[in-house]
Amino acid sequence: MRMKRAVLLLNMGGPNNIEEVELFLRNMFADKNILPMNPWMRRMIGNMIVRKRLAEAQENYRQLGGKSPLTEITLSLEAKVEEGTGMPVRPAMRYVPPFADEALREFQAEGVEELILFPMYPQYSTTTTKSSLEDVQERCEAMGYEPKIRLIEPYYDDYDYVAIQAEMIRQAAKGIDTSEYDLILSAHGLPMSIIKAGDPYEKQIEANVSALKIYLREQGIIFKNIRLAYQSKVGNAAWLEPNLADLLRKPDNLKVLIFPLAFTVDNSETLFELDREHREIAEKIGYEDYRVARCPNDTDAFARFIGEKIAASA
Ligand SMILES: C=CC1=C(C)c2cc3[nH]c(cc4nc(cc5[nH]c(cc1n2)c(C)c5CCC(=O)O)C(CCC(=O)O)=C4C)c(C)c3C=C
Ligand SMILES: [Fe+2]
Ligand SMILES: [Fe+2]
Repeated sequence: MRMKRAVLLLNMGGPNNIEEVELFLRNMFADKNILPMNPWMRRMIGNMIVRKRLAEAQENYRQLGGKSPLTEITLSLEAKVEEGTGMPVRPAMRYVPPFADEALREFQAEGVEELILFPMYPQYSTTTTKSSLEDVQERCEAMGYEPKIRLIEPYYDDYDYVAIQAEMIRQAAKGIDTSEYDLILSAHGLPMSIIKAGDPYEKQIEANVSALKIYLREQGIIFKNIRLAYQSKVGNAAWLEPNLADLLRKPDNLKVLIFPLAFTVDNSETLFELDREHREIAEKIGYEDYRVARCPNDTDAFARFIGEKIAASA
């Protein structure tokens, strides 16, 4: 008999209402992978950041209709992957519900013997994939549940995934002459201290950029320039550079298309930060066109890709 298997989609989650914004921030800044320091320092610095960010973050989510779009899109994608694979698929969010517990209790009761963890992050980081893996392991242990756990490898350089990224760029570029535009690949930033401690995220982002450049050229999709930038810096410490807002403020081309490189599903960082905040900067500076591409989201192509990765991992 085959082992009974099920899939968890790992992500950080997004507040499902305004009350959950505080929970999201509290859980994020209580995470030892996000603030790697002794627990006492983490509590102090975590509290400080939450106090500083809460009101502004709540206001941002209010402008998005009172919640992050992340859960809804994930559930729609989940249904498609379930249909494609015939396996149970559930979300496992790190900082807000639906937490991994809900799915794990269900899987335990159903006698699932192997968990396949699909990170909704194309590149590996200690702050994302590792944090989610440890969360699932700890919750299984606390429940006395001992399934075999298989983590899907990062897929930033997978030909089929790069093709999906290129397709999202192509859709955002409908009706324009791309050779007049700069393509800005915008990745979520990370503190330099985390990179220096050995996190492979920056290397994987750079490899993703190279793969995407080659693929776009192969497909005859030509941009004037293709640049990498990092968004969403928090606090005053050194983060990965160049910063997206700084890049936008020194334009050498007033036509840009932004593609969010490090997310698979749209969230407040894409729909609010990129599509509203940075758009405002661009409009003030006098950009002629400022476009933001969508993430792979619940497209059939991405659902199929996840299904193929799961099948290949068996
Ligand atoms: C030290 C701070 C942060 C690190 C490190 C970090 C890494 C990181 N984050 C994502 C993806 C997302 N982050 C999101 C929101 C968000 N992230 C931080 C801080 C750090 N992220 C904050 C404070 C917030 C909340 C919003 C805000 O206050 O501005 C989201 C959005 C979820 C949603 O609600 O829609 C995502 C997605 C990655 C991929 C990453 C490391 C590579
Ligand atoms: Fe499901
Ligand atoms: Fe973040």
